[in-house]
Amino acid sequence: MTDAPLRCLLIARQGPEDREERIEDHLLELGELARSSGFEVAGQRRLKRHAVAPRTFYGSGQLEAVAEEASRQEVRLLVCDDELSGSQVNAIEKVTNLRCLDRTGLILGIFEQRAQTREAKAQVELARCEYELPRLKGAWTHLERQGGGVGLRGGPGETQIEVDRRMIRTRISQLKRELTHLEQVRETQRQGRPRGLPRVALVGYTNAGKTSLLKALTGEGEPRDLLFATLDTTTRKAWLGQDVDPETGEGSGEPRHCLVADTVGFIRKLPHQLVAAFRSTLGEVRTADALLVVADAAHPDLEEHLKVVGATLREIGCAPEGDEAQPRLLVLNQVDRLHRPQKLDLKRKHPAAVQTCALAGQGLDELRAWLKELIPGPPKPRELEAWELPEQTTALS
Ligand SMILES: Nc1nc2c(ncn2[C@@H]2O[C@H](COP(=O)(O)OP(=O)(O)OP(=O)(O)O)[C@@H](O)[C@H]2O)c(=O)[nH]1
Ligand SMILES: [Mg+2]
Repeated sequence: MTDAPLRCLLIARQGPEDREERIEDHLLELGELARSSGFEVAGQRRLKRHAVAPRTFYGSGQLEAVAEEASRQEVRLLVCDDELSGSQVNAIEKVTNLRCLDRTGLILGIFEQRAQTREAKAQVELARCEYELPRLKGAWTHLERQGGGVGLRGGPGETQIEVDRRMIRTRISQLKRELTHLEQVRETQRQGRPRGLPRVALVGYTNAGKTSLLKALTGEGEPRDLLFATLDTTTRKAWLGQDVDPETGEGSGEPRHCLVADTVGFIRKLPHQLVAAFRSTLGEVRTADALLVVADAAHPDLEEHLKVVGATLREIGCAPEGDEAQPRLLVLNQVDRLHRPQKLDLKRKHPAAVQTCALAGQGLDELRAWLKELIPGPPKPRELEAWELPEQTTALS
């Protein structure tokens, strides 16, 4: 028999500057995250508060009311949309007598469940260590028991919390070393890929349909209706059509291909520890020849999603303009879930975007045409000039 899912109550602070609908939308997304973690959502509450209460964030009075509702609904877990400090989590648990998880902790948990490869596992563990380090206070008793306490202490005067911090810092250094090594392996693999084929990365908000588009373009990929179904970058070859200019009929007639990389999705307030830890995986995005920015066109928060994606791309080092900027195409996916007037409205708002339905293959020809036109194809081999060649030096030793 499988265990029944843990029931949780979602809460979010509504400050004086926050619109009610905005917080409701955030709670809906938090619910998706909670369900993706395997929890059952029993209800959600907006807690109106002018200023943050330093100790409990939401204030004891509001939390006591939440605790009462939780007990009526047989809930044992509180999931908070706000990022809380370790001591605030402890204080909330004390006031409510419930387990408490903040947004970052929830997302980290999902990444931990999904991580399959050695690199993804190491990246997620690094993010977890960075998250736990400043939160250690008061949460060390299990480590003391595991380690047998006294034997682990580094010297007279080193407290248990210092021991724990030292252990986590050591682990962080180990993980960083391992990730540097794995990044080198990835670089070698990248160099081993077919030369001259242009590389395109699918990026975008989680659950937008990136993996579905990879599947539609290359025949491979496993889409799932889950947040953060994809953690690892997968690269596959896609056929773009023949090398023929449709207007002039000129061209070699050779089949044209590109490499398409599927990547981890973005989300509002993606924990910065995860962005930092996934830097090397996201290297595929930084070094791609072009980006296909995929969005769920039928999502009520489409515009906010696009802003989050823009900001996250900047955070990982992809500038939208300037010499380094990669060509980008906005792919408004899932348009099969929209009515015609909505599609026309979107066309007005985003005239340069391609509207697609990855499931039915709609819009893919337009997408392939963009890729074919944009990408010049394999660089023509040329003879290097003398100044470009390495100098003929004699060994000194
Ligand atoms: N109706 C409709 N559903 C779609 C379309 N594209 C994808 N989906 C569905 O949307 C869900 C998410 O698709 P994925 O391709 O896994 O999304 P993703 O962007 O890779 O998501 P993550 O890897 O979790 O970030 C799946 O249930 C897909 O079947 C589409 O064009 N139309
Ligand atoms: Mg995916």
